[in-house]
Amino acid sequence: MILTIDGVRKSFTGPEGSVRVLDGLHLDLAAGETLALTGESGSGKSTLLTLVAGLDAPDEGRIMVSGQQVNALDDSARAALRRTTVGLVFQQFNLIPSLNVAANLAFQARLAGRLDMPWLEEVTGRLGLSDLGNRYPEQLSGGQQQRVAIGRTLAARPALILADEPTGNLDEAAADRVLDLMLELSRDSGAALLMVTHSKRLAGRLDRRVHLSRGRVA
Ligand SMILES: Nc1ncnc2c1ncn2[C@@H]1O[C@H](COP(=O)(O)OP(=O)(O)OP(=O)(O)O)[C@@H](O)[C@H]1O
Repeated sequence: MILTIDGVRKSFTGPEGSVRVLDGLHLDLAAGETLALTGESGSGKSTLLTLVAGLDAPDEGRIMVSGQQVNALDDSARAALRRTTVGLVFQQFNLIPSLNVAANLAFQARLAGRLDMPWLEEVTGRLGLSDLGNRYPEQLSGGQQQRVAIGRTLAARPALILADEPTGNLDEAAADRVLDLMLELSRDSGAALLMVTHSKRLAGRLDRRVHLSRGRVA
C-alpha cells in the first residue's frame, strides 16, 4: 500500500467547543490506484489531505505513506517525504511569485532530483502552458495558475498525488485534459491519486469512490 489510514481521529476547537471532524477513519490506497473523495462541505476532506501530507497531525490513529508513519516523523523527515514521494495540488496554488512559469513548473522536479526535460515539456504542452513560460504567476488567470500548480506536481512524478479539487477553476474540457494527464501518469509510473472532487463526472473516471460522512467512510 502506498497509503494506509488507520483509525484517524481529528477534532478542532471552535467557538462552540470541540468539533470532531474525522472519527476513526480507515482507508487504503494501493500503488497506481486512483480514488475520488467526495462528501458534503465541511465533511473533512481537506483536513484528511492535510494530515496525509503531514502538514497537521491527527489526534489519534496512524497514517502510513510508502511505509513511513507520517505522524511519527520529525519536521524534516516529513518535509523530505513531501519533496520526494507526495505531490500536493491544493486550493492555494503556492506558486513562487519571483519565478516565471517555466521555473515554477520545474521547481518541484528539481527539488525531488527528478527533472526530466522531455516529460516536463510534455506536461507543459498538455496543460496548454507552452506559451506562458516567461510570464510570472501574478500575470496569470486563476485557471492558468491552477494548471501551473498541477504541472509542477506532475512534472516531479510523485508516487502519491494528493489533489484538493484540482480542476475547480477550469472549464469541463480543461478539467478533462488535466484528469487525462493525471490518469496517464498513474498508469505509466504507478502513481496513486487521492482526489477531492465535487464532480460526479470526474469521480466516475477514477478507480474508486469514497464518500465521507460524519467523519467516516460512508
Ligand atoms: N484549522 C482549523 N481550525 C478549526 N476548524 C477547522 C480547521 N480546519 C478545518 N476546520 C473545520 O473542520 C471541518 C472540516 O473542514 P474541511 O475543510 O476538512 O472540509 P471539506 O470537506 O474539505 O469542505 P469543503 O468541501 O467545503 O472544502 C469544518 O467544519 C471546518 O470548519
